[in-house]
Amino acid sequence: MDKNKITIITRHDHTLQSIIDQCYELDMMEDFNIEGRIISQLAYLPIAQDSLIVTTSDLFIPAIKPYLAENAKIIVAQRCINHTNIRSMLEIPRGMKVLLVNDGKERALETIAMLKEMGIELEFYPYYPGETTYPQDITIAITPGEAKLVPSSIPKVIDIGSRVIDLATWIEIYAHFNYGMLDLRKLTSRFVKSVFYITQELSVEIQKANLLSMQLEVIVDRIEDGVLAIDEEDIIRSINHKALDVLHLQGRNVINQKASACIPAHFYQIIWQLPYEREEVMNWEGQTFFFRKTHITIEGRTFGYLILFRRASEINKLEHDYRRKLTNKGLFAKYTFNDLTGRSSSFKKLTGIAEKMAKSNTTVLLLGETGTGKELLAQAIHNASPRRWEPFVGVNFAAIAESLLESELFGYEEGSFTGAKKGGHIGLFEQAHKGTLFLDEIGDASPLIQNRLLRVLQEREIMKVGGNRVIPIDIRVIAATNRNLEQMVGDGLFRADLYYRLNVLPLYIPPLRKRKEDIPLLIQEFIKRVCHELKRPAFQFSQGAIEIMLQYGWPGNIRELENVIQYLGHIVDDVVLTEHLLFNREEKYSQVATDAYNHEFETMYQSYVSKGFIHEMQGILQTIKKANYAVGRNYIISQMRTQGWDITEQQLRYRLHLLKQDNLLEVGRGRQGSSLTKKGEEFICWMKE
Ligand SMILES: Nc1ncnc2c1ncn2[C@@H]1O[C@H](COP(=O)(O)OP(=O)(O)OP(=O)(O)O)[C@@H](O)[C@H]1O
Repeated sequence: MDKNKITIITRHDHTLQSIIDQCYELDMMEDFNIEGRIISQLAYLPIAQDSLIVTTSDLFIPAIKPYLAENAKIIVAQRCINHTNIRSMLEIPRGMKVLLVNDGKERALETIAMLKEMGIELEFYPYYPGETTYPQDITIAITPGEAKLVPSSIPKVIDIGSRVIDLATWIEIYAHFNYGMLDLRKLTSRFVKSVFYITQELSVEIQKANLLSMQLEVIVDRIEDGVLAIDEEDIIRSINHKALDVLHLQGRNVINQKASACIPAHFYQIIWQLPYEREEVMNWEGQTFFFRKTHITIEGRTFGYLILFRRASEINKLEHDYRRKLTNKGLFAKYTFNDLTGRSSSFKKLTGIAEKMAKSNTTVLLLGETGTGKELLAQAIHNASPRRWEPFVGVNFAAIAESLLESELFGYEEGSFTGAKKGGHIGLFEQAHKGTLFLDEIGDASPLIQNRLLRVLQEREIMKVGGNRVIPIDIRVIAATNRNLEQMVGDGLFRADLYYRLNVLPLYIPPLRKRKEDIPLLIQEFIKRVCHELKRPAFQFSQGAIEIMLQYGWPGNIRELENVIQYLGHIVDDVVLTEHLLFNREEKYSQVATDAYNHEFETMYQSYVSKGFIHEMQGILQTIKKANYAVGRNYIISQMRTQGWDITEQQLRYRLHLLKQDNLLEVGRGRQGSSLTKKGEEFICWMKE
């Protein structure tokens, strides 16, 4: 049987194309013989006599009438948006401003009305030829097949295609041909299928979105900061565990709730007032928090704001832990040449040479009395060298027990001795790989360690304790000592071959008494530091006091000068007078001094406690006090043994080093032994109290 004929007549080609596409999508070709014409084709493409005419506007009827049979039936189609094209529109965030572009004002408004009817919740602005104004922040245009009319400044264009024939018109067409109920059911089910197809697609999208949102939730929860996202309608969109904890909120049921109703009022007030894109410090429930507020922007449009916050104590702890790790490992060089104070010609000459040495890769040997700044200079050299981004590892040969030194320096393999850590241990040499190794107090290295060091410096490779693998290492060595190495070589106490390996670029740092010009500058520098530390106003030296400072011999060099200024920072109001300078006085250290030292003594005491040898320190100080004159190490060891303290020479050497560093002991002339300083005596009294 011949199928019923339909001729679809439109003005534009693209409209016709969309409707024909729709006919194929709905399988209309099964029921009808459909052909299409645009008005301009009618003159030369005749229409079959018995064809039903379907046109898209009654305005076209006068133009098409002359080409139709007398009794031809015309249906003016009602049109709707093609469902299959709306997906891309659904991806636009709700409420966003968009330009609706069509070829005339009515048609633009009509399309807007249709889209709204379909539930598309966007802020539409009609645009058509003749209309030139629209909000400049619009970035998306939607058009039913009129992409060519979209202003070129709009970056994103969504073409939803020309409108197609709606269901009511199709029913009218079926009725015209007297199709039965069965066919109508078929028709509606085809329509439903097309909608169902989008629903299916959307449901896959929704599943994907749900999965993504769950993944995001997990990620946001892993963030250590409190995270809170609030949209422009004050609705909480995201909140992580940390934020829930801080705000004492239960579960995630606050999501999608009004922020002002769920969040404690004071906290809400804080975040409301926060400036955008700036770190702010605020108090909440007696604790200090760091806050950051940021806009949430999608495609140029702001959808709300994000708050990140964290307790200041946690940040401080992180920083503290980080620094402690670096410092513990000794991997970090803090000082540069800019941190070295001095203007004397000898100092300038010294730093000039050191800067040149920094550029090379050769071993440097720093020689100089205690406290002259050898370690500072070693760090500055490292930081001015090509290795500055690599580790700076310091090892103090007076500080590490000999029994541990070898494993500390070279590391050990797992199971190499009882008590060895699982996984073994990486030694300081290996940690310094690519960087600088600072061998401090090298004159205190035992003969065994001297042997091992020599081998490493010759071979540039190490073998771990208990290991059989050779590990190549690339390090630059800077060694330092306050001992006379040359004489030690002569006395057979230091290996000559090691000495020559280390003594490639020797650098002698003169004692402070030989560069007095630096004293005023150093005084100024240390006053600045101590006043900053104690948060107190600056102070000055009287003429008399400065003269004494210049005359004094400074056996402890810059460290001693620094300690004197520290002390003065505690006891002087604004001018240092001669009587304040304890090394200039007979009676020394008054009660005032004790008060001033309280804080410092407490710190020292705690540091000895934490090292686990406060009682030994007390024993050493008491032994020296009892002797009442400068005593040598052997004397101290023997005296302590009679009191039940079993202490090795190495241990004693390290403890004496600390006591000297803290200015509790001083080394007698000619290095015959150690005696108590007045500060040391004060410390003993302080401990008794
Ligand atoms: N040129 C300088 N400018 C400022 N401060 C300095 C200078 N030289 C040394 N200091 C300070 O003096 C103190 C001692 O310095 P450092 O520890 O480097 O000396 P050292 O020679 O290595 O001592 P030791 O031989 O006892 O280990 C440090 O607090 C350091 O900051």
